[in-house]
Amino acid sequence: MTNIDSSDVVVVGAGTAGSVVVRRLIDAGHRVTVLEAGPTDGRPEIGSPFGAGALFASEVDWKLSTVPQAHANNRVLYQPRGRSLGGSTILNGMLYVRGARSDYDAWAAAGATGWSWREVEPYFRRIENYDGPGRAGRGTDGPLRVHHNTDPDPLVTAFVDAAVQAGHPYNDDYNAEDSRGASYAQATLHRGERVTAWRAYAQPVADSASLRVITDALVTRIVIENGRAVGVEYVRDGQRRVIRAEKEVVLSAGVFGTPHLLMLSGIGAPEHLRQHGIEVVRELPGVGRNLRDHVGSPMVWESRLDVPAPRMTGIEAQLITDSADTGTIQPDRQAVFISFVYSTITENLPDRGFTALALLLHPHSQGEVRLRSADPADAPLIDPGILSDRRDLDALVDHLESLRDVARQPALDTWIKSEVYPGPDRMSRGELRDYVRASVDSGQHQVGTARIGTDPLAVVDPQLVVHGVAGLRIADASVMPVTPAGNTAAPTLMIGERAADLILDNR
Ligand SMILES: Cc1cc2nc3c(=O)[nH]c(=O)nc-3n(C[C@H](O)[C@H](O)[C@H](O)COP(=O)(O)OP(=O)(O)OC[C@H]3O[C@@H](n4cnc5c(N)ncnc54)[C@H](O)[C@@H]3O)c2cc1C
Repeated sequence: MTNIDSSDVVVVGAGTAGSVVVRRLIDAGHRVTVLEAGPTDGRPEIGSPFGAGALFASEVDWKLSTVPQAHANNRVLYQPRGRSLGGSTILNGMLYVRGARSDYDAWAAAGATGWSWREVEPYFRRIENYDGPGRAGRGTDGPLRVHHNTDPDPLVTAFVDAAVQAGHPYNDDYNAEDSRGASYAQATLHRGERVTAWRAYAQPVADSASLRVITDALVTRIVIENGRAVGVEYVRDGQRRVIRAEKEVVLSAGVFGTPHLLMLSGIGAPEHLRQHGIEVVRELPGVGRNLRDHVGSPMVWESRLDVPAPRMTGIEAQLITDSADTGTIQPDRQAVFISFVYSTITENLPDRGFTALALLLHPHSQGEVRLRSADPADAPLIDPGILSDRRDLDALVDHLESLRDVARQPALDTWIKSEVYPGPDRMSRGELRDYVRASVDSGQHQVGTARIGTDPLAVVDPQLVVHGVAGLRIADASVMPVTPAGNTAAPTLMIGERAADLILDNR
């Protein structure tokens, strides 16, 4: 082992939350080292809102997949994850959604003290540099550009109008008071360019003498001495090295990377660790469990008219609604309007078409992340247990039926030539269930594998410190107790902001 050196704080992962932590700690005068497994963010596609497709399965994607999903026709689902400066914000859909206040109040009620809406809302404002209407309560001078679709094209307008004709309210700012209703999109987009977390937060301080950025560095283990995290071990250029953290280690390796590293470091369910010959350092049976995600199936229509070129990212509008399920936090449905054809089933797709992706925001199903082996280079096993709770199958069918109702409205008459998926031969609930099993996919909003709480299955306490391991904090999507009612980048950035405050003892 070579090159033992040190920093005040070592951050593992230069992704969404990691970028925020880096920036705030540098601003506060700390010496920070950030270790990123992937390369620098030089690929030109990263700057383009339409570049994600070219990045999937490339060297800046972790190229992960689930195990076969028994309730989705045994399909293996692809799980792209960013592997470069910016993490998953280099290839995500860029839709900016804070989530509903009811989500955070439920987190707090379940043991995440300090994470109620009233307490997290100021952090969302701190993130934002928002340019749209409805500015009350919105941040306008934060590091992250958030662009509102103020110039929607006629097709997108028709979708929003049809939703209103179907009885849903129009909402000019779903990130203000209440997220429900039909709205034009808000995206992390500035002058037509993708805004990544790294570029918004860390890039402006990249030249600071206090910051060391080490790319192409795969962290393999957290070094723990006498119950305290004192550094991390990583591999770079084939060499194993150690860096020490004088103050603390912050894990921001994401919903798969973080539980993977905890387990490789001997933190997890003892039986599972022993199976792989890993010495138990701290028994925490919740590590890797509680994997939650949004799940969705697309509605695809053939268009009568040419579809206008996207003015945002292709995701141009959304509809957030309540379902009749009394067992979930409301709102619990999102329909994302995409102005091109986006479908998991790829046969018979129209040349001209558009999509509404029906997503469940609080599915009942949950899964887990486990070790495949004790080799850090081996990807973990990912089993989201998609549709394993039958209520989710029925909820997606209900959701598709409600979108059919939107599609029947006069505002979309001039646009819809035919429904391609689920399609006219799938009208009964049984046929729609079959369609959901064949088409359902991850919403790519995985959370929860190192969740906040004080119960025996919680992994971090409300200050984000790993239970029983001093000096080790987690800041990324894995700490969310359950999925929020919206896409997960904004809540993850909020976690990064709050984590930095906790480290700096500002709270
Ligand atoms: C295809 C896709 C589309 C999405 N669309 C949207 C959307 O439209 N809107 C939205 O809000 N959210 C969206 N999301 C979700 C959102 O982007 C993520 O929830 C969020 O970015 C997760 O942030 P994170 O900090 O937890 O992890 P990440 O941003 O993934 O960061 C983790 C970082 O850690 C690094 N890392 C991991 N393991 C190691 C290791 N062992 N050593 C060193 N480094 C390591 C990774 O390379 C990565 O840089 C999407 C996600 C995907 C994948």
